[in-house]
Amino acid sequence: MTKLSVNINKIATLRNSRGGNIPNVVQVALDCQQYGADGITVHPRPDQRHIRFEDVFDLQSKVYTEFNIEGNPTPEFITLIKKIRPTQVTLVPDAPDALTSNTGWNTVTQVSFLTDVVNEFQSLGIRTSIFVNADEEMIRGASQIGADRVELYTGPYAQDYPKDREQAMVPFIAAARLAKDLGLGVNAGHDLNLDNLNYLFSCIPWLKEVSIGHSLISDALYMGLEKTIKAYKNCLNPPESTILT
Ligand SMILES: CC(=O)[C@@H](O)[C@H](O)COP(=O)(O)O
Ligand SMILES: NCC(=O)COP(=O)(O)O
Repeated sequence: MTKLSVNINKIATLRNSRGGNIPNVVQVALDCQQYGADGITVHPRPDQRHIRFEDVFDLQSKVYTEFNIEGNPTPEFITLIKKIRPTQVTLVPDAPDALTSNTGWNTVTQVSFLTDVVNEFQSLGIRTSIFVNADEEMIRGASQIGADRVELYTGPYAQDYPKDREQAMVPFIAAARLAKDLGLGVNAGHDLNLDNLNYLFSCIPWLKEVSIGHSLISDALYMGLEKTIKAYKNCLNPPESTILT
């Protein structure tokens, strides 16, 4: 089963635009879980313009599904993770001023730094995933580092999907196959939506988890959160005919 982790950064962004506590990110996390989300993802950035560090503490006792915290392992981020001890940490190499995530790690040049961070989190029992481009060399690097999983950065897939989805998928299948062969779990995320999600899943059914925020929260404006979460989960269901009984 491929899990759907809902990224609630956009809820915090909306709240932050006004001050106050509307919408309430903790309540939204509870609702997402009640409506069938398999996990909650947050990505606290150094300037805390989306989700804030204090939100992460507020969420700690309310996330009873999988809690995935994404971010660049700065000293502040590492301290946060050690206090929260989420189910999973996803290391993302964002520059502090990046509008949003726009590339994965170079797992070859950063091997020593990433190995230390992964070892530190794993010693606390935290599953550790590395955000990478769909590039076989980067997958091999993640394996050498000893990560539990990789998260494939799907921005390029989402961008090229409308032009030629088969072509867009080629490097992702190769990267996901190699990761699987090397014993790495495979997650995916960034710019996934109701158009491109099912094709990704059908080509890589061994995906362990997708984390989705921007499009899912935008769709919820029209469809409501409950129907939207169900619609995204439907994209992750194998067709009836392939289910073995
Ligand atoms: C790693 C990744 O792709 C997501 O975390 C995405 O960048 C969402 O983060 P923002 O909502 O802060 O843009
Ligand atoms: N890891 C990707 C994520 O959490 C959400 O990315 P997006 O759907 O907001 O682009």
